[in-house]
Amino acid sequence: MTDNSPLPVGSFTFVLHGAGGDLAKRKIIPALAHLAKSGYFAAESKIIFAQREALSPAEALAQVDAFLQAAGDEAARQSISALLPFLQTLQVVLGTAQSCVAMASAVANCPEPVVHYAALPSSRFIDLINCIPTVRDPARLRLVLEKPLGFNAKESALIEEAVAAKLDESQVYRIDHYLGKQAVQNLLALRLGNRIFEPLLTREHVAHVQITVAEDLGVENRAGFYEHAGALRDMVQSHMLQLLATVAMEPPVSLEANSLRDEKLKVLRSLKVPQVSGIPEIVVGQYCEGYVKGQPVPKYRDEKGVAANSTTETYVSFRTEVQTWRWAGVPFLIRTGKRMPRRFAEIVIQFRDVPKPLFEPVGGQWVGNQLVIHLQPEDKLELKLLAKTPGERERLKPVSLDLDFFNTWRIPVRDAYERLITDILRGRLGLFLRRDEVQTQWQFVDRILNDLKSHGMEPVPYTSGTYGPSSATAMAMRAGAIWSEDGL
Ligand SMILES: NC(=O)C1=CN([C@@H]2O[C@H](COP(=O)(O)OP(=O)(O)OC[C@H]3O[C@@H](n4cnc5c(N)ncnc54)[C@H](OP(=O)(O)O)[C@@H]3O)[C@@H](O)[C@H]2O)C=CC1
Ligand SMILES: O=C1O[C@H](COP(=O)(O)O)[C@@H](O)[C@H](O)[C@H]1O
Repeated sequence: MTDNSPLPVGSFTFVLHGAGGDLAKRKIIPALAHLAKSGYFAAESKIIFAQREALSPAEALAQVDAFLQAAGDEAARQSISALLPFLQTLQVVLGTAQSCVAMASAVANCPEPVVHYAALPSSRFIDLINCIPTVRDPARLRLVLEKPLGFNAKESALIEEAVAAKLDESQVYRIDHYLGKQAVQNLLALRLGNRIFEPLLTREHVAHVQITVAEDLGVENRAGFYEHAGALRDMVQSHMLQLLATVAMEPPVSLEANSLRDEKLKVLRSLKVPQVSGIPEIVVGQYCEGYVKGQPVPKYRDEKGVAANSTTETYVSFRTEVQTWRWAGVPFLIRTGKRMPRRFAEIVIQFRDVPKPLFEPVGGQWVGNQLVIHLQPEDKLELKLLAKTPGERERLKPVSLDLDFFNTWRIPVRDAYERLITDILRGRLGLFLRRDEVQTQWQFVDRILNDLKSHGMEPVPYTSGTYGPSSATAMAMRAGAIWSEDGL
């Protein structure tokens, strides 16, 4: 058993903007509460829930509790009262003149650093930034921005200009919560802490790479956001491209934030935009009625807040390439969608076949080696090898070498938001995105969206509870791949 508890930090002030919103109640407040319960916060630290409704700390926590109860998150409910000793509330309606005055007086004489966490729609980011003083010192002021930053490269650039007018880059924490997942950090350790895998991760040895984030949930109560976003802006622009960059980047010179970001940026800049015309390298889909985990679910267009003729994509898969000497020509297949049969996320690295087969194929078909990085629900690595079956025949069968991180360390995996919050409080930027990464990700997604629009490509319906439109299977096969549906 290894100790996984974070080390305490000095005092701070954490202003949570949008404290009444879905993300705050579901993820950020439970993460803060768990840290508070673990004794991580110095006694004089302050947590300020900023929200439009005027509430006392006890009332605000009662609302969070009701939300968590409805969500069935009993574990989080056990912790939230640990926030009370640190908690203040503040009524803020961003965009009004009084909001800046209220914020300034709420944080006056509070411990520094003051962290402003924007769990807000990105349309409100500039209103918040306008209220922040120009203090170019990360020891005094930090800003956390949730994804997506705007809805395209242009909007994102406007937000970034407002940020840069007030703060230095070292004060800005752009969240991609996938980087807070332990499995992603294990991926870095696998690649950069071991000698054996890195030399094999090249075009000479890898046939293709698949990255899947499948969700069983539908749009839930987020149609207001999702209708404008869709899977490309919601998932690809952030999580999927960051996973791709982490798996494909060159080893950085150090683990310092800018070294990692420099290498990821090179990958992001070298991505091939999937072809929409001719033989398409992209499939977009939208879920219709079906069954997920045995329960009937409605079609996307019947969800609350969704237009009856919505053309928002709830699924996307595409083929891209990392156009570098290491990876040129290797298909990278990216897939994400809602209302899939189950929730799983994984990266599959499929190795090429041996140059000359000497053994009998398994079941008449060759199955090459695979390295599978399971991100969720389990955090584990799996190396699929071929071993000789007992007996006289020279026949091979696939076997798996598993490294299950939970069973190895026997400690619960910390939630991604807990890890990210501790890094923010410590001033560690390595798991957050730099401005140029976000901008490059937007340019890639904008190009795809423009191409889809100019070719009139609309989402293909797929049955809820399946892995998306069948055309995605054909698209993968053209890249020599079969989509993995293991998802353990
Ligand atoms: N929910 C999720 O799963 C995820 C969300 N995100 C990102 O997190 C951010 C928040 O998302 P989410 O919580 O879902 O959104 P919600 O709409 O649930 O919450 C947004 C919050 O912003 C507040 N707000 C809106 N306008 C103002 C204003 N003028 N002044 C002050 N507060 C305002 C709302 O206040 P009020 O309560 O008064 O309406 C609400 O509490 C977004 O950037 C989103 O993209 C990122 C990843 C996942
Ligand atoms: O950022 C987002 O991520 C979630 C999926 O996150 P996970 O940690 O549960 O895999 C997704 O549901 C949401 O639409 C998106 O905004």
